[in-house]
Amino acid sequence: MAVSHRLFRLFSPLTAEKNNLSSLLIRSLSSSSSSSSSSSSHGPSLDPEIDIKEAAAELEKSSSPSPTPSKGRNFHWVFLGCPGVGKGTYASRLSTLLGVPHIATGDLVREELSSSGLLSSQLKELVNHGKLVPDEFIISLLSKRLEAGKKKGESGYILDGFPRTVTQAEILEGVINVDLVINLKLKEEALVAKCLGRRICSECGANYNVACIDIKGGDDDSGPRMYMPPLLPPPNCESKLITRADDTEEVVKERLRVYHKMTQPVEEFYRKRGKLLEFELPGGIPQSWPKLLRALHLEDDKQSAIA
Ligand SMILES: Nc1ncnc2c1ncn2[C@@H]1O[C@H](COP(=O)(O)OP(=O)(O)O)[C@@H](O)[C@H]1O
Repeated sequence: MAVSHRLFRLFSPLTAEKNNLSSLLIRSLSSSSSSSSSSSSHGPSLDPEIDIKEAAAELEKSSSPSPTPSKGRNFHWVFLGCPGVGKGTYASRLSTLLGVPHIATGDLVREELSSSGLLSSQLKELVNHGKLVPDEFIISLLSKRLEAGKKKGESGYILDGFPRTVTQAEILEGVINVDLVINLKLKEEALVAKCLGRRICSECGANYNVACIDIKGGDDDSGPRMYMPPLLPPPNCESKLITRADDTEEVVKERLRVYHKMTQPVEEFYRKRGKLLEFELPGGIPQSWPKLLRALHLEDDKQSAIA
């Protein structure tokens, strides 16, 4: 079956009921701790009618080499890290630097949510409560994005927000050789403040942060201070700022809890395979970016291109 047809079958609100996807989503949402309460390693509950093998086969197909020449180098990098750590910021900078696309599954989910229909309203419930969406769903969304990129000649990519469960990591490992996994780390109090301070321009989509983070080093103040100044919008974006519906304190705390339960094991998955690069962010972009480039052995001259 053509990928587009298969995706239509998976996503169309009209067929959602037939596929029992609605009940799958409702089950995931209504279980008290959603995905994190699952005793299975498969993340959010699985529906027998939406075969994860089918989603994995789709991912494999979309990960095969592009028929048109690659525009960038063939990097297959992954960014891991808690909500608010800055995966999007650094993945996007590296994407510009290396000439490979930055693919953020959170953005793919939000695009899907912006469409109307039963399925999107049920997905919205999951996302707005800080839960993960089902593995099959996210894999199919990613396949669709990779397939579109393949047609444009993309080959490598920097993934941000995927994989988020061990099942997703296993499936990805089965179809592509991930070269490097960058695990970004930041103190938990900074993570919550950064999520709450996040603002997006509803017109141009640029990301800003109004939080000013200043954390003293330890109880006796002897450790290194962590200072992250706000990233304020220019005057033309100021009146158009919006906040993500899942960036409330309650939901951010739930997202952190889900991260520790479901995504932290993914760190171990890659650590065991020798692919994990741990990177503790020392502060804001001016301090962290050059350090990250050094950790990645990327030349200094490239840094000036987007400093
Ligand atoms: N790989 C994934 N698996 C399951 N759900 C995902 C995945 N990626 C994104 N999502 C959904 O989209 C939401 C937003 O993702 P993202 O923008 O990456 O948020 P965060 O700031 O928490 O890292 C997640 O809370 C989750 O509901």
